[in-house]
Amino acid sequence: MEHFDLVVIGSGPAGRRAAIQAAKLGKSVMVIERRQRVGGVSVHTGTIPSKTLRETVLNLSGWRERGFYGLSYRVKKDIEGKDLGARLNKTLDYEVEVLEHQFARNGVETMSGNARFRDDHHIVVTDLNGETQTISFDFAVIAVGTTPYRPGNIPFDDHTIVDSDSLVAEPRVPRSLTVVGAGVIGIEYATIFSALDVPVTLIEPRDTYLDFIDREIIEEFSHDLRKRGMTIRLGAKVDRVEKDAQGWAIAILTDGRQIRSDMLLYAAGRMGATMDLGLEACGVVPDERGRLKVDPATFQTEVRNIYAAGDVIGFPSLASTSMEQGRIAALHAFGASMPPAPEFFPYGIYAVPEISTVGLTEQQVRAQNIPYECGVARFRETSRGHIMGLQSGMMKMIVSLETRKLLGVHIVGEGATELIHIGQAVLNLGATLDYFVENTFNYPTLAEAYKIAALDAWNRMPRTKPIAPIVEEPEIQVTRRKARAGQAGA
Ligand SMILES: Cc1cc2nc3c(=O)[nH]c(=O)nc-3n(C[C@H](O)[C@H](O)[C@H](O)COP(=O)(O)OP(=O)(O)OC[C@H]3O[C@@H](n4cnc5c(N)ncnc54)[C@H](O)[C@@H]3O)c2cc1C
Ligand SMILES: NC(=O)c1ccc[n+]([C@@H]2O[C@H](COP(=O)([O-])OP(=O)(O)OC[C@H]3O[C@@H](n4cnc5c(N)ncnc54)[C@H](O)[C@@H]3O)[C@@H](O)[C@H]2O)c1
Repeated sequence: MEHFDLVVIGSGPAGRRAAIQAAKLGKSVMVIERRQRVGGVSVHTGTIPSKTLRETVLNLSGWRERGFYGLSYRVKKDIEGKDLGARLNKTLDYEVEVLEHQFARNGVETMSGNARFRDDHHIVVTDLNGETQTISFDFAVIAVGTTPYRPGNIPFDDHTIVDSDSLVAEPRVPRSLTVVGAGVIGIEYATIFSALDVPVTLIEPRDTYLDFIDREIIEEFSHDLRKRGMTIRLGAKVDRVEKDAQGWAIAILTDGRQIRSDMLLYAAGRMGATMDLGLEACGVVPDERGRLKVDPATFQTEVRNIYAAGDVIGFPSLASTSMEQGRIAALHAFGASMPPAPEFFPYGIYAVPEISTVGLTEQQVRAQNIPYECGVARFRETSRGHIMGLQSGMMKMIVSLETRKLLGVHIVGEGATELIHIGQAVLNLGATLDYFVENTFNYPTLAEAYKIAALDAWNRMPRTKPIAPIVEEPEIQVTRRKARAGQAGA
């Protein structure tokens, strides 16, 4: 029987980082993955496919150029499923190749098959042919992720009635689309297909959606979606879904209304993929949604040599945070020092338009009774925005009135998921709004929105910090400065 210092179940972001971190510490590592290829949900059905589809749609539809050339502008006239699929396959192949190479050069071994615990130090792996092999371990990281929630009253056929896995398995461009569930997945796909001019109806049982995002940003976002013809039905519950004689999907709401479409995407949450793990044999107990409880500092489960990381432990369920969790789990298992977790992490929603956020929302700041001021910048106020033909997009900055420290940054619009990292750095370094006011930004850039938003807040804030006094410069300094400007050719 083969023995490993660490066995990792699942090769998604959490498993991959746990494995490579342990290998860097000189440990023997085995990664077990039940899919044919490594990469996890992130590479095969989740993050990378959805972001690749988005990029393909924006490129082929000419979306980013429509501000200049009009709504009817297209780069490719008839966009079909095969156009979406071609780029998807290339990107995924490349991702897998890079990951396999990373494992190989770090000496991480991989095994294809379904992992099941025999006890808290042994795992049985069953491959596609049904053959089994038992391996033993000192430590294990459960990084099995999640699978889409598929309730019995939804007749999935993976062509007309799909979940987020089957949507990307064989992508097609439907004539119309109903999306059930306005979570991150539902919102991303609804807006991606809407950018292709597919009529989209979004159904959400609650009266609000994406509640963790600042409400002003959601108002701006919803306005954008409605303006381009998307139907958003909040407070609408789906009773059941059927297919009619012509093969259309019919969503029947509890109030009797019916919505007919060429495709229905059911995106009402996900379940921890722990069902086949044989957890009862090792003493780890999942909750009713298949998720595991861990110590948030170490990622240990109640069985101390077994860790869990990634989506299987629940919120925030991001590839970005999963990677860090996996790495911290491996560091802790082998007694290596762990970095303290930064206070704030960014959230990026790759809808069309993008939303990204870091820190506190205005609603959270109010709930905590923190005196605050907001600053807002509209992308159309920036020269870069004019050059790009942007007609929407905004940044909202929240600042403490007492300390002048940045409390949160919220962005909707082009480039939001990249821009947010400037705010993240300032926030996690505990800096104040003065950073944006006093520093020079490249021009023309969208990042200039930070300066505009900061000045907007600054103009309305009490002047606790004196404006730098104007000092008469001695003659010699002026001369030296002029000389330098001359050398630079100014
Ligand atoms: C449509 C969609 C879009 C997303 N977009 C983003 C995004 O833009 N940004 C972002 O940060 N996050 C995004 N996410 C979330 C992101 O994909 C997840 O947070 C991330 O994949 C979680 O990683 P993980 O390591 O927990 O495992 P996963 O990536 O879920 O992988 C787990 C792996 O474990 C394997 N496995 C399960 N059970 C067993 C077993 N018994 N034996 C062996 N192997 C097993 C599975 O086959 C799978 O390959 C998205 C998710 C979805 C579904
Ligand atoms: N850009 C990103 O970072 C990104 C993108 C996609 C997914 N993800 C991650 O994947 C996870 C799963 O996303 P998700 O959107 O599937 O789940 P979710 O739990 O975030 O959202 C599900 C939505 O469906 C609604 N819903 C619940 N039950 C319903 C029902 N019976 N009928 C209709 N609607 C119902 C919920 O109210 C909610 O709005 C998220 O936690 C997210 O972190 C991240």
